[in-house]
Amino acid sequence: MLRWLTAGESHGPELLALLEGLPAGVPVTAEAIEADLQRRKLGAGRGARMKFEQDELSISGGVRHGLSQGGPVALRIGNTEWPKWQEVMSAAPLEGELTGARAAKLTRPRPGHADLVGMQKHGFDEARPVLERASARETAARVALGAVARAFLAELGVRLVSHTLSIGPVRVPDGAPLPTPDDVDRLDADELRCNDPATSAAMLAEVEDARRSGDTLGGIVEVLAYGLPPGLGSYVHWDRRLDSRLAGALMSIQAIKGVEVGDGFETTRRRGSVAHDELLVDEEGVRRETGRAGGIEGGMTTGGVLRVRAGMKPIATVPRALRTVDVATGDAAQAHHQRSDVCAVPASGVVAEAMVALVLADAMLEKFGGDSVAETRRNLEAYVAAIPERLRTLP
Ligand SMILES: Cc1cc2nc3c(=O)[nH]c(=O)nc-3n(C[C@H](O)[C@H](O)[C@H](O)COP(=O)(O)O)c2cc1C
Ligand SMILES: C=C(O[C@@H]1CC(C(=O)O)=C[C@@H](OP(=O)(O)O)[C@H]1O)C(=O)O
Repeated sequence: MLRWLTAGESHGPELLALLEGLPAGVPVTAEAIEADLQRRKLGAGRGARMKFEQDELSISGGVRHGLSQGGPVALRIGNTEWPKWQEVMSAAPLEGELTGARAAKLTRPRPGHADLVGMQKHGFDEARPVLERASARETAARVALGAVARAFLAELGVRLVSHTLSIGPVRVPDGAPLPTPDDVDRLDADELRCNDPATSAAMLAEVEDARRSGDTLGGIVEVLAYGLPPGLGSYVHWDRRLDSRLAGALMSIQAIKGVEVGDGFETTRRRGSVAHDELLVDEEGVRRETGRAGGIEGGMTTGGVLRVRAGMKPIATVPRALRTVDVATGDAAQAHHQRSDVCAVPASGVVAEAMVALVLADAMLEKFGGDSVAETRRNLEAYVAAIPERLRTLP
């Protein structure tokens, strides 16, 4: 079983991430994790911080000479912002009053962010402590963990890719080709991480238009995983179904409001005769010509390409500030505005990839176990070899 946990605030000294349960022998390098952290900062619509945030990574435990050792992997990501926030975010008890530009209390909560409910829940009189932890800055820690999970999956022949399906109303046309893991560099070079150049240009225009008019945008990302064996997850219990675990992991990403598996809600508009993936058999095994179910049937991987989507709402910090209440006075007010993204959908694709990688790595360990990656691989290969040839899933 794989467990993970993150800690740290957006403007504190650092983010921390722990991954427990990883077998020994997985290649883990700072370079590979840093590469994924860089990918998360990309994309049209990101705010000013992404231009200078360094995401200073160090590996504090669980790795020796580039390989996991079987103990918890501990990662640290320094916040470049910290020197400016040392007083406001100090862990030491406060002596006297805060001073300076960042001392003002944030008493005008932003609708759509965690500000107001976080204050009500924890008994705070302002939003600072809430937004510090609710902030999607935390997703840097998740992406670092996801990079480690991805390295484990790569050892088992599984590769992932994500791309942007829509930004606001601009959407990749139905039936457009799906990206493969060989497309990752090309996708990362595109400002929208979109697989279709014409749609990408229209998405960019939409982001620029939203920025000019003091507004924000959401959209949909899709994650695909290639090389999975059939049978990860379970049809037996609700909490072991892989679709439910993937949905929970994707919904846990800040601002994600909907998840689809495969063609998702579109499937509900089809008749059964054209909604499922027919099984075609020949002397080599079983083939599905379509991938409408997204590679999951009965809560288990089918052995085909896994495909899941996450829908992100527009950024809550709207420059054209929304109506709110000033909690200090009880009067109507306009929400506070701070530096913010206009659109973070391309970055969310990278975060979604990380969450899918973590869930798949966990499901692999659940099924195949192993205290070394060699042992996990042996168990996986023996399982695949034991499936009768006429029942083998073909790509
Ligand atoms: C990569 C990423 C970047 C984000 N950037 C911002 C941002 O700059 N400003 C903002 O208000 N919300 C941003 N969000 C969304 C908020 O973090 C999120 O809306 C908030 O934590 C409340 O959670 P909820 O939307 O799930 O209710 C971002 C989310 C992600 C995934
Ligand atoms: C810092 C990150 O995203 C942040 C997510 C975020 C939010 O409210 O979620 C608000 C902004 O924070 P700041 O005011 O510090 O710029 C974003 O930049 C990051 O992704 O690394």
